[in-house]
Amino acid sequence: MILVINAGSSSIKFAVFDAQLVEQIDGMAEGIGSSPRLKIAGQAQSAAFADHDGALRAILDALAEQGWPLERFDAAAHRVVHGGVEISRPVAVTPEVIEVIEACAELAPLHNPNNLAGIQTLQRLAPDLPQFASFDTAFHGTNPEVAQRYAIPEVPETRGIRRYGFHGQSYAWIVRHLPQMTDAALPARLLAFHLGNGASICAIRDGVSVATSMGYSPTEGLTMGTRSGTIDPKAVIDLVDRFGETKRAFGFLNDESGLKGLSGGISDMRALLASDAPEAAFAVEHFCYWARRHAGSLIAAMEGCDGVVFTGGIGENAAQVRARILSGLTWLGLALDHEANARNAPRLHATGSAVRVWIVKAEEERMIAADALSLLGAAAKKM
Ligand SMILES: Nc1ncnc2c1ncn2[C@@H]1O[C@H](COP(=O)(O)OP(=O)(O)O)[C@@H](O)[C@H]1O
Ligand SMILES: CC(=O)OP(=O)(O)O
Ligand SMILES: [Mg+2]
Repeated sequence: MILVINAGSSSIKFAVFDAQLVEQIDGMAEGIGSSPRLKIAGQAQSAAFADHDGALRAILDALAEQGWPLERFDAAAHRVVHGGVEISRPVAVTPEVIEVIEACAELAPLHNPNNLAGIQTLQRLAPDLPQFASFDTAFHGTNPEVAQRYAIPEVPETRGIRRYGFHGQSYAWIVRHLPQMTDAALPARLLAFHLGNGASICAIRDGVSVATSMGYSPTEGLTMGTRSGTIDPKAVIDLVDRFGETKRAFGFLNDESGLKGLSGGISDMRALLASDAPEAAFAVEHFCYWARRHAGSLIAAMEGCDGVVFTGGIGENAAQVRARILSGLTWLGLALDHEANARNAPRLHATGSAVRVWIVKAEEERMIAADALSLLGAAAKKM
């Protein structure tokens, strides 16, 4: 039995899988830092946690209560967002791996520290439990050099400064699952929107990532819950000067910006859609407009588009956001079935649409469990 921990910026999702990848139980702690909620096996639980560490403890307690104490697990597998140039393939957690995750923490301050805290909490509570890590960046290793490089010289100062891309487990799951779900071949040029608290888009050509909107860090690209997305480098440098400290300026771009910064404090899309404040409406408009603009860039990178997928908390649930993004992409010959969209049906395209459109429920946890199982299998073969 494998316990999977997926610490996102505002949530911790968890799931238990057996060796055949059959899910045994799952749930999530969400609204970390805003309005904490805990769900396990489809049931809401009362929960009070202020941060990721508290959320993980609440999850472990809830699992134990449901008959899943830590002793039942053969391994734990974690999502880790950034492994830099050093690590992108799935690995067994060792002291060296922990060092790399720590070293990359300043690049992904909303993720790596929480990913690491999850690993270390389990190390403390269950020192003998084997642990594995899967990195968000792995899926984008297929991007051509021209997509990975920023136009800066190769000098010692620029070591490791390149575009990595994130949300890789989510995109890998779409590639694996969409053909089964639709009983058809994967669209040759697939545009995948992962829209959650963090948000990115990926151009997937013949099943592999060829371009993605996130870059050196998960701050680049789309307008996000609390992240600015792409911003002129001179503006970044001026912010560092004005805040007087790099960390504060980067914190401002990561924690105070995006939907939260535009709306005057609300990062949660559900809350924004429910609000009638003009600032909230503008924040949603900004999100949809920039998602569409970045989509245009990715469509150009893969020379067209045959299919679109939405995933992530917003992508799966916010019909209005999907409709607004797609209303700017009708020039592709894409026609939305508005009624299907309103009820979050998996198939969203109207009959006759030149582009097929689907919702795929994000299952990063299943991909992380699959990685851990193959590493465990490899270890067993060696013995
Ligand atoms: N029913 C809904 N309608 C609109 N937005 C939703 C809905 N459910 C979840 N969301 C939004 O999804 C986002 C969280 O997505 P999620 O993928 O869980 O985040 P994370 O990046 O932390 O993994 C939040 O903005 C939340 O408001
Ligand atoms: C990489 C990233 O932004 O992840 P999340 O959407 O889970 O915050
Ligand atoms: Mg997520």
